[in-house]
Amino acid sequence: MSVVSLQEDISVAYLGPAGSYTHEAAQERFVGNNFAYKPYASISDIFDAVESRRTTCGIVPFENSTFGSVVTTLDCFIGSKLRISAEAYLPVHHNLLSKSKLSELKKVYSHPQALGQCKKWLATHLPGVALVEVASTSYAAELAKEDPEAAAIASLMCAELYSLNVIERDIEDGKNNTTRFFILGGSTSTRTGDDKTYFLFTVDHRKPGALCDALKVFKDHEINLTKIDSRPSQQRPWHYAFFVEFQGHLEDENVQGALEKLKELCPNAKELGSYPNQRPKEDTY
Ligand SMILES: O=C(O)C(=O)C[C@]1(C(=O)O)C=C[C@@H](O)C=C1
Repeated sequence: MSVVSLQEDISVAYLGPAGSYTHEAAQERFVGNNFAYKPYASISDIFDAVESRRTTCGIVPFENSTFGSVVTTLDCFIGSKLRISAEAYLPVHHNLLSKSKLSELKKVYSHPQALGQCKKWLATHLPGVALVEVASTSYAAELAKEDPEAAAIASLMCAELYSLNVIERDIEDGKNNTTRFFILGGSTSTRTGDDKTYFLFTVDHRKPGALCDALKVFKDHEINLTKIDSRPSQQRPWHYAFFVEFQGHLEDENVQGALEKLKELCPNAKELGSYPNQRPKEDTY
């Protein structure tokens, strides 16, 4: 199902350069000749490009089944007006790519999420080798191409694009390692009956039970939460923004009732969008 399939010449911003998992997720999600994939150097550049309408929509990583939330994406939502129109899941198999042999390596480049998802493998097979965090797995591959003492953790697509050898396949620690992405912009999703909604609010931490009161609103309206995160509010030190995902759509009556009540308790609360549930069926909530 395509979010914006009725339009032509749709541009999709992704985390570049070519060959990143975000690129792969964009190609799976937006199939056809009328989509142009546009690489951006960072997640915040993707938010900016969609917000300033330089692209129709963007795709950003949200969470990984092994290593957890992509905090850069959460932080970008705090100051943004963008809405989520869809989610997408991509099974992620990491590979060690290099021009050299395993025994010759002095450093491994990758995105912090990919390094985190391969932590045990790296500790077992490359102890003492420097782990260098860079902006994306595909940028890591670009660097490894130029550096004979280095490897990258990246996709098989990167091995081809950057002429690197596959030293070891499937080095991720978690079984069924999967990353979830959000599609930003494009048309908002209509209610399907199996939807999720993402929401952001802050509470006054000086009031005992403020978070508990906010969360009780969901219980009172029989709304099931599926994820909760907190991040520094970016407004005052030691104040936090809470991100809550729950089952239901912004058009549902109980969701509207709950959010009305929540906005009374937390005046700066905001909706980040509703989208059809795409979680693979074999997983349960
Ligand atoms: O660096 C990439 O290839 C990305 O698309 C980013 C990203 C992430 O931020 O989680 C996407 C999927 C994988 O979990 C590892 C890295």
